[in-house]
Amino acid sequence: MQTERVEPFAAARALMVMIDEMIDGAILVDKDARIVWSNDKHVWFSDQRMAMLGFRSAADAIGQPVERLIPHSRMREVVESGRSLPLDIMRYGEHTLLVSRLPLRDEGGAVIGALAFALKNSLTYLRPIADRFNKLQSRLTRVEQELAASRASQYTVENLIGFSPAMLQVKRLVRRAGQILSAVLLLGETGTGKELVAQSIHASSDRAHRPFVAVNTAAIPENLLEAEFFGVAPGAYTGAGRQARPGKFQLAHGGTLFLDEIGDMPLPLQAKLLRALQEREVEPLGSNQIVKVDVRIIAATSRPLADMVRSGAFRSDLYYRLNVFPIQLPALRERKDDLEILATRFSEKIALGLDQPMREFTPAALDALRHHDWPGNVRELANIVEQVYVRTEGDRITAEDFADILPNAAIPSPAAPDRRRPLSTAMDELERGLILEALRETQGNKLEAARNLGLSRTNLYAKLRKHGIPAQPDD
Ligand SMILES: Nc1ncnc2c1ncn2[C@@H]1O[C@H](COP(=O)(O)OP(=O)(O)OP(=O)(O)O)[C@@H](O)[C@H]1O
Repeated sequence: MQTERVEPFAAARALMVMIDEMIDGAILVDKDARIVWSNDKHVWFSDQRMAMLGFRSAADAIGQPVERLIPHSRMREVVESGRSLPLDIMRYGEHTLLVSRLPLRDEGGAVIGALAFALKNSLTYLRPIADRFNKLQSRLTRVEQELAASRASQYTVENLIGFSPAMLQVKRLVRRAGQILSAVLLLGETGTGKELVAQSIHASSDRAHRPFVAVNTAAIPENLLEAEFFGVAPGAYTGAGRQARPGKFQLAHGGTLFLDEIGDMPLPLQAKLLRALQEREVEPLGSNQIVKVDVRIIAATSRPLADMVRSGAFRSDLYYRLNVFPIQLPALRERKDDLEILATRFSEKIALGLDQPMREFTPAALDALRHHDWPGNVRELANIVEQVYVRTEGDRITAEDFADILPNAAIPSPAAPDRRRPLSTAMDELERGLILEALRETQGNKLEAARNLGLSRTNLYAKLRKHGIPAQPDD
């Protein structure tokens, strides 16, 4: 039996034996990718694997499917396609091998098997290639690790600044949410720290070392949302590319998916999201294959979601699915006790970033901050402190420093500064104030705010960035 199968390979085998001296590994397979011959150096079969299979020498491997000995072998690919793989670098255990694979054909041109040679990087002339490969391989590993780390969340509950009763309650709920796997719904005005809280929940959960992936529904054009969430199959549409593109669900597999501005999600996509959450599977665009996903969901909105359910703008079934563990984040004006510590921490951080000495706040400056309404909440405060550093000088931050920056804050009158300022500054202040007002009126709904201000959504986002209103990565 065995002789019959081996017979057509007599010439090839004789050749292999001859060049055996020159090479480190050689193997011959038949058209079913079964081993016909192998030299005894077995660089690609580890001794461990041989022992596991009960083989004492390469001769014992004859007749075995090649993958039994070399799990990653590509010989089957060669016999099935009839195409050679003349130059391939592979890793087998601790060895890096340069492998050449060629199909063997009979006189009629039919593939009858394949042979492969392996050169170990002990050969000096191969060292440059192998070294380069090893370098690229380790760079790839490092980039992969960095990518995983960048997807991990950056903040923990310790980064949540504030000791007001409302903030202490939020911290308690964050710790509790970290111990369970249920969906969490974060409610609160813009800039109250919803993303920070989402990251803290992830960081205190047992998924902390898995990815934290955030997706901002409001910042993605409607026609791209589905692809962004569920991914795209190769060639799904013109220009989709030949490679599959994973969606945020796949990227967050094993970790947490943060769905920001969930209230801005169009109704048809709400239905698809609900299905993904219920079935724990997604169907990439243009594919008919289902991908299983394991993600923990944290959703957030600055819109009155319960009212939207009543008016039919948000699906009630999705709302109940997301609203398992709601956390309401207090507006900054409702926790003014925290203003001082927040402002001081931002001052420290900004000074460090600008490489300047840290400036403390005078009591009057703190008073001015307390008089402001903070429609942009903590984000607005951080931005205001930064503006003071950039626009004013002095050892301490005084109430007057806010004159041009916080137009509505009550600046004590005796110290009222010279209000003359360039038109461009006054216009900027006016624009900023109008945007913040529109955001408050629409409870943070940027689409609606843009409409009320007569701006396109993209234009509003550009202005938000300019004024430092929402400074999220997705924006
Ligand atoms: N309690 C807090 N302690 C420290 N920093 C905070 C706190 N709350 C918010 N911040 C900071 O304020 C900024 C805005 O926070 P975040 O992006 O989490 O708000 P958000 O509620 O998600 O806003 P939006 O609704 O506009 O998306 C961030 O820089 C964040 O680090």
